[in-house]
Amino acid sequence: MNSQQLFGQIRKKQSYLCIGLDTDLEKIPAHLRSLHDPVFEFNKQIIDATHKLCVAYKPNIAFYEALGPKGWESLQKTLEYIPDDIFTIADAKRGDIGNTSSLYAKAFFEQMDFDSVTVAPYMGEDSVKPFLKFKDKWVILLAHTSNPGASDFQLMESRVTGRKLYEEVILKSKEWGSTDQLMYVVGATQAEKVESIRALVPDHFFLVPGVGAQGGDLELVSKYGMNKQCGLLVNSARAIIYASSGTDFSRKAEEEARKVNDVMKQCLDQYL
Ligand SMILES: O=c1ccn([C@@H]2O[C@H](COP(=O)(O)O)[C@@H](O)[C@H]2O)c(=O)[nH]1
Repeated sequence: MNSQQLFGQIRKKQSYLCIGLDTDLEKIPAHLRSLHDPVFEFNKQIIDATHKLCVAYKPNIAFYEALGPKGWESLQKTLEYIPDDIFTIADAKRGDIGNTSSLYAKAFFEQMDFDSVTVAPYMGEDSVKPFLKFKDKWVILLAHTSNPGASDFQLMESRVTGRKLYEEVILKSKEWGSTDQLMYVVGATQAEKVESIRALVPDHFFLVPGVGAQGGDLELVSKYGMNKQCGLLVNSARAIIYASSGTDFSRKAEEEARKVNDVMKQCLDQYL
């Protein structure tokens, strides 16, 4: 899916919601736990209830890896179950020396057929470029993350340029691939920074985690971050998928997704 097609989905659904499938066996409703594949069963019901309200799903790979081979199987089944017109993100935060990155890319783009994978920029160009060799696939590079530790390194200022590390990451990496291959992770928890980040990369999509459970401000992020193609995929996981731990979990997830969507509709009217 290219950026034009992604924008087409956003316009059609009036939504730029990405639902995080951070499926934790300890948090899913008790009545699912005795099933053969409780993780897939949970995801399936969440997808059935929410797919009309979102344009992307983002399984965080850690939740599946932690379960061993069974987890990978649940992940694969989940990926196959997601409707074709929905963008998929493997939130794996990979990146290594070139030949290793090539195999990470193969794992997520060939073994599994994800549209995109999150990549850490720390090891530089040769660690990112192998992911960009895959046609119609995206790299989502960590830029300014939503967690408190983001300030440990990402906000460090270069004595030479006066720019922060995350700004250097964006300015250098934007030369590595097109706006149909490269997105940036920009956390919602410091919404005021989104405006200056948008100025650095006016045409790229941002994956924005941090609304919902982490308290980021959807309205502000939309105001500062939206571009002419919307340019935003705003992720929420726990606040949606764990809206209830009872038998009504999928209905409650749908309700939460709809609430986020109502705000998104207003923002699209106002800022697009
Ligand atoms: O800066 C980042 C990068 C990734 N994440 C991931 O997004 C989700 C957020 O989940 P919530 O439950 O909506 O808080 C999770 O998978 C993180 O690993 C992030 O939060 N911040």
